[in-house]
Amino acid sequence: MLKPPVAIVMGSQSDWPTMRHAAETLESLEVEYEARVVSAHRTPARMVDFATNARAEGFKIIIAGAGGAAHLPGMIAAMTPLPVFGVPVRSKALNGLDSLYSIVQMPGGVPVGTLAIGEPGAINAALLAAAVLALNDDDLADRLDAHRARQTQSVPQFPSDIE
Ligand SMILES: Nc1c(C(=O)O)ncn1[C@@H]1O[C@H](COP(=O)(O)O)[C@@H](O)[C@H]1O
Repeated sequence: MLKPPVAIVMGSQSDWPTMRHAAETLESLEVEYEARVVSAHRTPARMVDFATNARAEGFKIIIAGAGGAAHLPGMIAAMTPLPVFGVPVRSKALNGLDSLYSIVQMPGGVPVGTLAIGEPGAINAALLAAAVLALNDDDLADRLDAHRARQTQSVPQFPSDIE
């Protein structure tokens, strides 16, 4: 059985409130995914197993979220040819700046596509993953267009005092 096209991995269960926004965005676009907790620090063998087998298992894109010393996306990128999108999870001590810098500053040669800190980054990682998959899937491209159109429709022309 081939895996779904998108893997969402995160360093800790505590990242799920952020990363579930990626999951929900994929669901809204009818893109299948599998979510897993994998940590470079706490479960290194699980991470190696996941990253080295991800392509053979059928995954096409990996979304990796982590906070603090966020080595997970980069370490996974080092062990797979699949595109990796990194989501810096907001940390308590440094508000996610540590996560962002850890993920974005990869050495040349091993890319991680780094998104914004927190929920917007998780949503955009999913939209980016869907856009890549849509290159070979016209129905998904249509669903992405519809998503954009709904978003545009939902923006009011004028501000309102009603919250
Ligand atoms: N950055 C990493 C990695 C990793 O990069 O492998 N593993 C866990 N973590 C992060 O530690 C933070 C605190 O985790 P806990 O809440 O479990 O203490 C989480 O944001 C997680 O992503």
